[in-house]
Amino acid sequence: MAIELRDVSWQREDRYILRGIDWQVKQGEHWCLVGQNGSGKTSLLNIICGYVWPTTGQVSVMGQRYGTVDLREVRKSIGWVSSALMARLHEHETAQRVVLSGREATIGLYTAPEEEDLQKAAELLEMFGCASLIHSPYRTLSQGERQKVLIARALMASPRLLILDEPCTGLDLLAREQLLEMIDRIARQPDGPTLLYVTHHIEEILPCFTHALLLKNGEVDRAGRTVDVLTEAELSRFFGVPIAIRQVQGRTWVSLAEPASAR
Ligand SMILES: Nc1ncnc2c1ncn2[C@@H]1O[C@H](COP(=O)(O)OP(=O)(O)OP(=O)(O)O)[C@@H](O)[C@H]1O
Repeated sequence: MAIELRDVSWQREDRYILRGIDWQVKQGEHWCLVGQNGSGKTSLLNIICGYVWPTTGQVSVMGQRYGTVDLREVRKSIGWVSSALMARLHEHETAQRVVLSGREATIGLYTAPEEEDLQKAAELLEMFGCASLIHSPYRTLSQGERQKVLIARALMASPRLLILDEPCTGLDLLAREQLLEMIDRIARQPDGPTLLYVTHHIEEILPCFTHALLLKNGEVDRAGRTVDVLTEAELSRFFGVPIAIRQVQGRTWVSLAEPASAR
């Protein structure tokens, strides 16, 4: 099992930020996590990565039960790409050094890279179509290029679980579609990581995402196979407005079934 949460709750003062979360992600599945602002997605990711300890419940990642294992070791098997990470990186570092720093998941590079690391970093940048940027300072990269470099950085450590937290934020249409193509390639690698894709935008959910979890007010609203979850009935119930969907190339495009002003 890649992720196993049993009755996980997280309480701050009088308020439950997360409540009664039961969730199992099997190896070979790829999940998307959808929830509105403040629904608890980041809190859930913090619990999965062991940065926040739940008030109640059990957490296991890659079969390792939290509380019985060294979290630093478990975290080596998890890659987490987020805007918070992007903000922490040293902007003067080159794309190559940012990717290389993923091996030890450090901010900055503190040991001389081995030849095989240099080769792997070059291969990853090549895979993401960023080979020509290898010596470019991170600060000069476009938002789309930065996201690709960050995903390459996460892959440097060969994670078993890769969390992509709203990776398409700030990307134009073409840059978004290019990034999604890359994510699709990662998902299709036979020995690649289990993916957990967090988004507000249903149309970003690629056919490779086999399962979906809808999070609402800190609780699992619905979790299951993507085809069963991303339906008009489920999404209308989830968003609390009538939703119309359209399937294009295996992706679900969502719009309001009636104008917002009509409500
Ligand atoms: N350390 C904390 N102490 C108290 N409340 C918190 C803490 N962290 C998060 N919250 C609250 O928990 C709720 C869920 O926050 P969280 O960041 O997990 O939501 P989210 O789904 O990731 O939102 P967004 O999509 O806007 O990033 C919010 O109301 C937030 O204010």
